[in-house]
Amino acid sequence: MKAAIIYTSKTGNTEELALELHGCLSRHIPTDIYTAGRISPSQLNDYEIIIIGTYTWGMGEIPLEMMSLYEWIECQNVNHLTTAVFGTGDRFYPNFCGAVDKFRDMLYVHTNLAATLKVELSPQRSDREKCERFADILMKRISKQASPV
Ligand SMILES: Cc1cc2nc3c(=O)[nH]c(=O)nc-3n(C[C@H](O)[C@H](O)[C@H](O)COP(=O)(O)O)c2cc1C
Repeated sequence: MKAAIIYTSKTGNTEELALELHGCLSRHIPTDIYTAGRISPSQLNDYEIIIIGTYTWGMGEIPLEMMSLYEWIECQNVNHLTTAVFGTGDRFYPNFCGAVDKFRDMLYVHTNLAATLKVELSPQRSDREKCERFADILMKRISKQASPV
């Protein structure tokens, strides 16, 4: 079983978070990491777990470079995929991490959504624990699927 993190970042905050999560997840499961556009949606078929990372743009919008991934997942029959979504945003804006919310709602409908994580701007030391928890929740979901009771 393999996981892929696909993220986008303009000023580095979401990238920092993606790298932190990559470190946490790699301790549990082989995890590849890509920036948006470096993996074609069809290559996602190689993975059982997809983790999406995004900042928020406009007024609570998903960045343009993440839209093809969003639309691909929305149109495929991928309810076997386990997914998670994380992102950074700024509470100054009315829709804090609105792009994470939009992905979350779509992934909840179309996939086996396991976890979400929102961080304000650049991840702090205190966010490390949240990253560990995010990875643990994801792993628990996988093990539940592997051995249903
Ligand atoms: C034009 C603009 C619009 C933004 N809109 C939002 C928003 O609606 N909600 C939010 O939470 N953050 C918003 N942000 C803040 C960014 O999402 C935040 O700075 C984020 O950490 C950037 O991530 P990055 O460093 O990975 O690019 C906006 C930032 C800019 C410059």
